[in-house]
Amino acid sequence: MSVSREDVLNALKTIADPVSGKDMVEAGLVRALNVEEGSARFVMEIDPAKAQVLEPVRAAAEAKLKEMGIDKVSVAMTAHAAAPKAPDLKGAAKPKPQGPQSVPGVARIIAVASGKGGVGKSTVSANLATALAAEGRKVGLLDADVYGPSQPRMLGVSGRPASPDGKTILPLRNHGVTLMSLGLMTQEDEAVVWRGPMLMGALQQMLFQVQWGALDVLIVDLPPGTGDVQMTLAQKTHLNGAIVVSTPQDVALLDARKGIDMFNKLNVPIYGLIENMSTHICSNCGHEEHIFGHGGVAKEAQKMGVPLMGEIPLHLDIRTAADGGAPIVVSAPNSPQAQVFRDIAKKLIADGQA
Ligand SMILES: Nc1ncnc2c1ncn2[C@@H]1O[C@H](COP(=O)(O)OP(=O)(O)OP(=O)(O)O)[C@@H](O)[C@H]1O
Repeated sequence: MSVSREDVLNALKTIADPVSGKDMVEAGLVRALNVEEGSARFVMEIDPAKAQVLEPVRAAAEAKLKEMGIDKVSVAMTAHAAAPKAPDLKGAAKPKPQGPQSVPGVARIIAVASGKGGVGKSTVSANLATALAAEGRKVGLLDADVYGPSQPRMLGVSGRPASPDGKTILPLRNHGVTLMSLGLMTQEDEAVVWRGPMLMGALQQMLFQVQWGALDVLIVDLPPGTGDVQMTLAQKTHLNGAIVVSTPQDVALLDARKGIDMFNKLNVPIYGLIENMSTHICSNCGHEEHIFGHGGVAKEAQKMGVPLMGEIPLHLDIRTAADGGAPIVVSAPNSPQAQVFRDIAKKLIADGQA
């Protein structure tokens, strides 16, 4: 039996917050909730002075969700907005106005989203970013996938970004792409994320305190799903458009639809859908087969009236290139696999979207 986001919220509402006397959801302790098949994760935003009092709440929430049959439960506690700032950004955070703001120097922001994890959103983001850079665009990539930042590995970047003035962060650069990722502030094998500063505050710092320089386009690799991170980003900054990645499977498509609904509600234009792992091409013999079905995304795109931007094959070289730190667009730019990404990038530029 699959457990929905609402089931999880209802279960969490049975747990009291001893500080406010409200239930933990009403008390605003549950942030960035993400519920997927067999897993639930969220961040508890707390005043660090209350950490001891709230630890039993965290433990009770974890136990409750496990009782419901959710195998993987992860609840991370982070410091409240009013808490001391991130150690490497001391003195940096100034109160920000509430409405959406543009990021200085950044002409356009495109979000790459997926309803479901593991469909290849990060692979698509890395390849699109490098393909746009190859076309001469000034490109930034913000890895906002707080649950599993993978862009540093995919773009072959490591080391912690410097903050010479203690206020702004210098991003890193490789393959013509300026990169900032939560993964660069944590160890690659660290389990959850960001301990310390408030998660949403951290994302805002990534947007507004990173010295992006002049960019034609900033690609934001979002976490999977339709959680608070997506909402926060859409509300805090001007997202020019969103690209939704899906595999052709029904379950992935169902979730992609939810993602599209969310962007519609947030008034973010959908640039299109990308079908990933569309066709498997055997790296030995070139034989093609449709492991996850075929054409599902095209049909869905038509139904929803959004463009199908491309169909990316499931090919070993795409994975090994990404794992090796040079996306296929960089490591084999003339391969047919790279060509699909390059065509999407060219179309985005031709349409004035990137
Ligand atoms: N078209 C493809 N062909 C071969 N392998 C692929 C393809 N797309 C993605 N992969 C591989 O599938 C795995 C998952 O991809 P990726 O990390 O991009 O997904 P994701 O949607 O960003 O996942 P999550 O959001 O859960 O981090 C990676 O190992 C990646 O190399």
